[in-house]
Amino acid sequence: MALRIGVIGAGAIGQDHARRINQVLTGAHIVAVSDVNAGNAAALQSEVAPDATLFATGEELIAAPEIDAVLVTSWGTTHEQYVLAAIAAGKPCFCEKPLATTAEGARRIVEAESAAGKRLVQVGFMRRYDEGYKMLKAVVDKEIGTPLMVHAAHRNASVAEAYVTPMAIHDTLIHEIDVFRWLLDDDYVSAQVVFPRKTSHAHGKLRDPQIVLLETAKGVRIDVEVFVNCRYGYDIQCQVVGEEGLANLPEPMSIVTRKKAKLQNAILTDWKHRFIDSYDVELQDFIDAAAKGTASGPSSWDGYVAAVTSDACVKAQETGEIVPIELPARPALYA
Ligand SMILES: NC(=O)c1ccc[n+]([C@@H]2O[C@H](COP(=O)([O-])OP(=O)(O)OC[C@H]3O[C@@H](n4cnc5c(N)ncnc54)[C@H](O)[C@@H]3O)[C@@H](O)[C@H]2O)c1
Ligand SMILES: O[C@H]1[C@H](O)[C@@H](O)[C@H](O)[C@@H](O)[C@H]1O
Repeated sequence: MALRIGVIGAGAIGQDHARRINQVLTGAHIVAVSDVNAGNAAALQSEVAPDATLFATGEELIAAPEIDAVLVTSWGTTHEQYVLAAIAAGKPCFCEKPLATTAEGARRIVEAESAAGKRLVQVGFMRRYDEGYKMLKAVVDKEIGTPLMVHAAHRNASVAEAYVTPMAIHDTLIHEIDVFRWLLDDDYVSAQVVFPRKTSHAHGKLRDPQIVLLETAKGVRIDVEVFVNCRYGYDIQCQVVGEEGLANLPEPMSIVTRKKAKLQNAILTDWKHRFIDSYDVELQDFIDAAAKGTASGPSSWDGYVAAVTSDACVKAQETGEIVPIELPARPALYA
């Protein structure tokens, strides 16, 4: 029987994940939807999940006996309450990033899952499933010697008025925070943020661009430019410099045209397209593990470390100082 999934949060990514579960992936079906905005829940139901039941609250959806697993795709500030409820109900839960908006919140999830005694949570860090990052990791692991530095950029064409300076960390940089730990098999020890000249395209409350400097336990130095009003497209760059050579994240595949004396490649503009294949793979991984009553992939511990690192980066934004990052011992469940 197909895994019966309930979705909490029927906005952009909730709708997109529900579509891939019902139309692209195998072994699962969306049977329930809940959103504080009833119109969004109804739109998801009519567009991609016509046989789903609408629930008034996420808690009722999680408790319903006809739901086997839960997808949390609501706003970040609401993730913790739903993930904790799913753990309490013993149901596997896929939670979009961030796992929680504070380190304390993520810690509560780690403690609840550890007490449950088995993995139930997968965090939506989809870059670990991306073919380009997997190829880069294979080269970093074996071909360029000891990694010394990482130069990276995370650029969005533009952001909404509601996007404020700390969101550059916990909404945007959080992808790099997670993927570089995985890529380098390392953890962070400090963070610093510096602000170049502000772009005139950023609204009043947003300092953009920013440069985040991270230092790892093994001594790797990472610089990430976060620039969310770059205008020209959605652009993710990553270069790892090792003792014997360097390696770049591949560009997304695109047709090269020669026309009117110009040689051109298109650049993507929407995040939904940049990692479209990796969203498919991460959710299939979730479905396969959830069918066995558990979870794999990026864990609550990874979500917690990302939250601790994010908090340090936000403090670094506010103070201009180098902020130390300290982690407690990793619980046995995540060894
Ligand atoms: N992995 C990625 O690349 C990626 C991409 C986009 C968004 N996200 C994450 O997914 C989450 C949703 O982002 P989005 O772009 O879809 O936002 P969105 O605003 O388009 O959708 C969020 C939906 O959640 C609903 N919602 C808010 N509070 C709720 C609550 N308490 N209970 C139920 N529903 C609630 C809203 O009404 C809205 O329909 C965010 O955490 C975001 O960071 C991840
Ligand atoms: O929620 C989105 C998403 O995570 C994108 O991958 C990122 O580039 C955006 O900055 C963020 O707002």
